Amino acid sequence: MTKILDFQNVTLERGERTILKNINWTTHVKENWAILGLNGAGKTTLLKMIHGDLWPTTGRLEVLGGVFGHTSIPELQRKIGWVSTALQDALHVGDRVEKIVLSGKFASIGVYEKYTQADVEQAKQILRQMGGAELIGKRYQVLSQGERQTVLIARALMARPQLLILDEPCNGLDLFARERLLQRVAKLAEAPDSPALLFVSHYTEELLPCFQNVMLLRDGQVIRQGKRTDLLTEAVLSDFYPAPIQTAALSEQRLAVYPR
Ligand SMILES: Nc1ncnc2c1ncn2[C@@H]1O[C@H](COP(=O)(O)OP(=O)(O)OP(=O)(O)O)[C@@H](O)[C@H]1O
Repeated sequence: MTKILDFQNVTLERGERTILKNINWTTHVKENWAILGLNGAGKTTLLKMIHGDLWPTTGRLEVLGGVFGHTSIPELQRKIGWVSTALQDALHVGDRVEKIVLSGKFASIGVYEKYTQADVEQAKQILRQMGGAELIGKRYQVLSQGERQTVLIARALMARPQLLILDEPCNGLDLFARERLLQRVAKLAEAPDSPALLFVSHYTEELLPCFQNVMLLRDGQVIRQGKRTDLLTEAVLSDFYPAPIQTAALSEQRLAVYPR
């Protein structure tokens, strides 16, 4: 099966600190992964590495068939969609929603390049597919946080990425907005042309069944990786977290974890 990511003994050092330690991790087309980790586990650093913003200090990293050191990073970045709340600060928030989505085609913040009516229609179509039809025509700055996240996912999809990174997309969402967003993600995952999804979170209950594979990251190290059914258990998570926990089974094979 075609590989999406291939980390072989990847380490990242900054000064005296080793931020990521001996990461060995391979993902393939049609696999959706979730990375679970507490604050400071190294999740963002790992994502920045996948996106070519940081390079391994040692080890070999291959992303979408390109080996770091032998591949064009700008070309690689065009194949990766990245949704994070940090991106919101950089957007032209006065733009209408469809223009924000359209900017994803050019991997730019605003739209500076020539676009066609077909591009605009495509942007609207993606918004509709993401359940955001009612957002068309609105200015981004008036949207709620949940609506903004939907727009950012649509924006990332505009470039038809092979890999879509969802970096803590539920941050700042209330209970119901979070469920709406997660259901949109689940629908996206079901689409035959969906990119491989990589979902990063602090919370087990956000890990939908469409994330068949899970990585548990702690202190820059992969503690466990594998099938969600094997890893999202009280026994495994009790070993993973640094303090006692209790779990509660939710619907759709989801699991909530609380400190004991
Ligand atoms: N450039 C850097 N120099 C030194 N330390 C760094 C650097 N970048 C990150 N770190 C440290 O590496 C660790 C991992 O950071 P990272 O932001 O990747 O964690 P995270 O899992 O994304 O955390 P959070 O969930 O809080 O966003 C942290 O302790 C952070 O302080």
